[in-house]
Amino acid sequence: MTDQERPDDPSVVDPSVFDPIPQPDREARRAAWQRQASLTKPTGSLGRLEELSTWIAACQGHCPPVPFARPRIVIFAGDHGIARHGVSAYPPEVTVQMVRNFLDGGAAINCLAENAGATVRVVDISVDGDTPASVSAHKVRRSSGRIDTEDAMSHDEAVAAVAAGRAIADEEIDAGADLLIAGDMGIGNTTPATVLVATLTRTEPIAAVGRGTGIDDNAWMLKTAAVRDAMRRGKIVARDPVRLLATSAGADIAAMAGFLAQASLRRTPVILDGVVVSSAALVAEDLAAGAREWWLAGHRSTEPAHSIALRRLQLEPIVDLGMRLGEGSGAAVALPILAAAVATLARMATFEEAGVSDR
Ligand SMILES: Cc1cc2ncn([C@H]3O[C@H](COP(=O)(O)O)[C@@H](O)[C@H]3O)c2cc1C
Ligand SMILES: O=C(O)c1cccnc1
Repeated sequence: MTDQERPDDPSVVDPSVFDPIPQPDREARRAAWQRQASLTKPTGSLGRLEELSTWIAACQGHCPPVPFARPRIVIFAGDHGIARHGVSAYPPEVTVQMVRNFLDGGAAINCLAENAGATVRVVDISVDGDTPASVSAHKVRRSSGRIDTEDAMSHDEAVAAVAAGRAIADEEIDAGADLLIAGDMGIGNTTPATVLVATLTRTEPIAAVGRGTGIDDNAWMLKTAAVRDAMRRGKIVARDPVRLLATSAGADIAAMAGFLAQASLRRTPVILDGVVVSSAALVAEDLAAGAREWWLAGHRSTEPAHSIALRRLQLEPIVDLGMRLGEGSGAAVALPILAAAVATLARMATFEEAGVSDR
């Protein structure tokens, strides 16, 4: 919706406009650092776990923090027109087939979620095929346009996709989710993700384009040309996050952006995954300034655009395992580490309680 088209009626709310994002609780963070210093260990000896634990205390608004009761992973599935043009090592049919695999519990994310004590939900936002009604309630369209020559979707569809992501975050938080992870599934989706990151950080395509599912040199050249052409279309609208989503993203990535910003609005911490989720995060920060304070980088994927996005978001990944999968897998691997950080701050004895001599 442009300003001219927007009805004057103030009761008509634009779902792509966010109220100011609250910040994590500074008092709880201060109390958490103080408590960390009183626990039975040399000061600073838990390294980064100490900082992670204080961040969770700040997000929860109290110290000590409570262990996660319902960590939830939501996989946003969608196809991309560009996938039919040589940019991926796998055929587009894999997207809908993997949705079935998620539902059957056979994907990497199912195993990693179980290992981390999290549950998985898959949502079909823009899969180019039919999926069960249980996952298609928020479907915006079938596939998204090939972004090197046409828009990914209309402006109205981009607004609807952001609204869908917000509604999904609300559903999960209302059902008790106290930590959220967004995951992606969609053959070709590292191409729009790279376009978004390179456009918003003014990076040359050759410095941003990666191997995705494992493409060869020839496919890398096709992908880089597609990213270059898509960036020519996207840079014109880069200052307007919803127009950028409509031009250069895809309905799945737009929904992820809405989901991430809404989690922040609802004071719910998020672990970001790889390049696709992080590209949505860059746009979400433009939609809702300050949203990034509620996000943690779970891992560093091998995609160059992922490191570029994390630098822009000023987020330091928890693990770096050479992963390049998506699905929320890198975030799911980081979750037990975050839970470990919470456990120490929540359960360790203080020097006083344990009768141990402080220095
Ligand atoms: C079997 C399979 C499972 C996946 N799970 C995540 N992806 C990941 O790889 C794809 C992105 O890479 P590209 O842009 O090179 O196509 C997306 O589907 C992403 O979710 C998968 C890819 C495949 C083949
Ligand atoms: O970084 C990611 O999320 C990623 C990398 C390759 C393929 N799919 C996703």
